[in-house]
Amino acid sequence: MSQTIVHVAVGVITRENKIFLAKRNAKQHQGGKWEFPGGKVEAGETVLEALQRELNEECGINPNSSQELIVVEHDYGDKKVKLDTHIIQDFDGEAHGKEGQEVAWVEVTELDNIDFPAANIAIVDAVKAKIS
Ligand SMILES: Nc1nc2c([nH]c(=O)n2[C@H]2C[C@H](O)[C@@H](COP(=O)(O)OP(=O)(O)OP(=O)(O)O)O2)c(=O)[nH]1
Ligand SMILES: [Mg+2]
Repeated sequence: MSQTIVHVAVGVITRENKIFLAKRNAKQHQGGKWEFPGGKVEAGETVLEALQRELNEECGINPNSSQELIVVEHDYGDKKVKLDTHIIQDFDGEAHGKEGQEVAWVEVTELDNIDFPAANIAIVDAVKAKIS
């Protein structure tokens, strides 16, 4: 049976060759893995509006600008996602785990050692190519 694709706005928040990561709650889809913060694009919202809203809700930052990085489609079997991924270098606020989630600033060179969902392999490759 065909599944609808869940459209997700994803933010690679970066500062001085480090990337801000958050840990997904154990009860969520792909729970316990690390992620780039973000969430579902809601009806009537643009990707950038969703990105602004999610990064504010989850990490307490407000992006001033962003650059498209990569769009990754992945089928987890139980769920199909389209990760519309943007780099954010210019933002207001101090990124933190606003929803109580574990967070970390990680060097780009360390990203290969992080336990991400499978769809993120392509994102990590794009980040490494862009930032070093
Ligand atoms: N945010 C984010 N989601 C990712 C990444 N990699 C990946 O496969 N996903 C998947 C997991 C989820 O199925 C989906 C994102 O949904 P989400 O659970 O973050 O959505 P949301 O913030 O709107 O959360 P919720 O209120 O529905 O729980 O995309 C990633 O790096 N960041
Ligand atoms: Mg989310």
